[in-house]
Amino acid sequence: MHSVISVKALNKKIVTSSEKSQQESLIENPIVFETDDLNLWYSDTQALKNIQLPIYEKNVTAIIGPSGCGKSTYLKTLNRMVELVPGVQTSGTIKYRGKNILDKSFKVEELRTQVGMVFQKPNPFPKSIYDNIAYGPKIHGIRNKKILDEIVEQSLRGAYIWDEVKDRLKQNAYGLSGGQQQRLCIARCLAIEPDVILMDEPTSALDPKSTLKVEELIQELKKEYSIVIVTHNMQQAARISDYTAFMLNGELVEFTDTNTLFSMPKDKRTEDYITGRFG
Ligand SMILES: Nc1ncnc2c1ncn2[C@@H]1O[C@H](COP(=O)(O)OP(=O)(O)OP(=O)(O)O)[C@@H](O)[C@H]1O
Repeated sequence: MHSVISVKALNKKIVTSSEKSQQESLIENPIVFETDDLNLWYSDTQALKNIQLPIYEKNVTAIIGPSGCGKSTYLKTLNRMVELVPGVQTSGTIKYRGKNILDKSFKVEELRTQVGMVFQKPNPFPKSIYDNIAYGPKIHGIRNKKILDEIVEQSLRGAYIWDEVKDRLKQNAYGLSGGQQQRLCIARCLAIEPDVILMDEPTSALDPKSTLKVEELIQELKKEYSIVIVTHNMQQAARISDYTAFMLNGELVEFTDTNTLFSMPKDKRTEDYITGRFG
């Protein structure tokens, strides 16, 4: 369900967000992902149509739009996870740091070490809190206990959950609350030192308090990482993102800085959506 919010309410949110940080981050950051003329089909269903979209470094880019418009599909093309679905076909290019990730020669393993993902429902492994974080680094060949200890602590600190779990690292991650599990999953993502973090509705399963914590965390993380977040929640997009892309029926209708998109949308369809006239 989309919340119906007035432009006035949205404007209020935007004005209260930090204009300073908006200005700082919106100036000429390098492009991390550049998507050009991207089309994607699930067998006969075309889910993405001629998508052209830059993702800027150390910014938060929100993808919004009604259910089924292709938000998650777009996100999953950025780490090529979408290929796990049988019958998927793509055309066009997605350049990551200048290299086309859709090229057959591009190593998907390399991409996955640079691009981490956080899902809608927290999905910790059925392991201890420690092992959840150490898992990725171990796969990448780190065996030294002292180094692993450091990575675990730094990652948990980075996701603002260290103080809550430092005395129970050997306990099963399933014993954490939903909000803690989601921050643990973010910490797990940080442990592989990614360049980009993709988030697919990361707060939709969380209560308001945990949502706030994750939103604050995202604001901190963007100092080090480039973040792309799919969200159904327009207030959230307005609060935490620097850029917003509005999608509809597989098309990118509008992409601009978040302030402009919510206060002066160019396209009538964007205006109708953000004012709650449809979706
Ligand atoms: N695995 C799949 N197989 C076939 N079609 C799919 C698959 N996943 C998504 N689709 C279709 O692709 C289109 C885009 O779906 P997608 O999940 O990307 O939308 P979304 O905007 O993320 O939706 P929601 O907000 O409901 O999560 C929809 O028509 C959907 O039915």
